[in-house]
Amino acid sequence: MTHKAGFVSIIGKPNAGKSTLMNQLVGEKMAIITPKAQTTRHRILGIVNDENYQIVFSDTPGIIKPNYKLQENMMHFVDDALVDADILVFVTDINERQDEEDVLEKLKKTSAKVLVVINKIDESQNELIEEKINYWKEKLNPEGIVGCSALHAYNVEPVMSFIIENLPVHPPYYEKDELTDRSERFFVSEMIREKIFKFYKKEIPYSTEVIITSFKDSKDIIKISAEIVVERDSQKNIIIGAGGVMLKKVGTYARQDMEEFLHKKVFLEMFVKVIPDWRNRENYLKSFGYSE
Ligand SMILES: Nc1nc2c(ncn2[C@@H]2O[C@H](COP(=O)(O)OP(=O)(O)OP(=O)(O)O)[C@@H](O)[C@H]2O)c(=O)[nH]1
Repeated sequence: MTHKAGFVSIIGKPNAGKSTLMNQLVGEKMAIITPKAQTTRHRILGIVNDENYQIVFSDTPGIIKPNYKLQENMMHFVDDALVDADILVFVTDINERQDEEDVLEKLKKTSAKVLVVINKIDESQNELIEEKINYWKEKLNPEGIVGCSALHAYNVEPVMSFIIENLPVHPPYYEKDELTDRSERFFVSEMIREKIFKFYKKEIPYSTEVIITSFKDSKDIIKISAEIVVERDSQKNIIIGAGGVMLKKVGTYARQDMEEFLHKKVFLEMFVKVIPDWRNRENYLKSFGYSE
């Protein structure tokens, strides 16, 4: 049988459920998921291997108008994902009220096959699903449309079937035992970042970056040191919390995730560091992996 392989990019507005859908499709907790918008800052590759095909997924940051340099660079990742893609999965929240013109503009320029996924149908009535399907048919005339609930794994199979059907005939791009191009360090830093998104309010998560400064794997334990970078002293105090309670909470939950992911005992230490205005400083964005 001929082998199929291709790049599939998942795009859409912040909070539409892109990461949730990708995790369902890839079957592993690759991208971190939180209820706040813009948690996904990088492109993440998740690879699904089968004897007859290889699907290389990219999850992308939600499409927005950039307000600061970090967001500008995040949008470059989106553009890269569009250029590479054989198939674009455009995820839209069934209850989305914002206009999605910026997404549409990007979609109109692509030569990839487009699948529109109307997500979160668990929060909606059948009539609205019909209405939305007709709306997107008219607006985009995509190769496929599916309504699903990524969160409840409802009707996700048709998304997978569409992808497999539309993959180009191609030899595999990666070794068949590779699941991702991201390192363990990356996933570990995302686990800390996820907790920060969960436990802190307002601008704190958006002003924070997590850097793994050391990752030492020994026989019985992995020792991990991380730096939590914020923009101001006041944010540092909030991250640490009274008597260090908040930081301890982040550490406890992140460590539990790490131990589950790495199948080993983890010793985690974290330091909080202030780098004023890092999100607008090119050298920091570069060293944190947000630009070339
Ligand atoms: N009710 C419902 N909620 C969902 C569904 N899919 C995702 N969510 C929730 O929507 C929120 C956002 O999901 P994510 O997967 O992080 O969204 P995203 O599009 O990757 O967001 P960004 O990273 O900000 O671009 C989370 O709270 C999810 O649990 C769904 O099918 N139904």
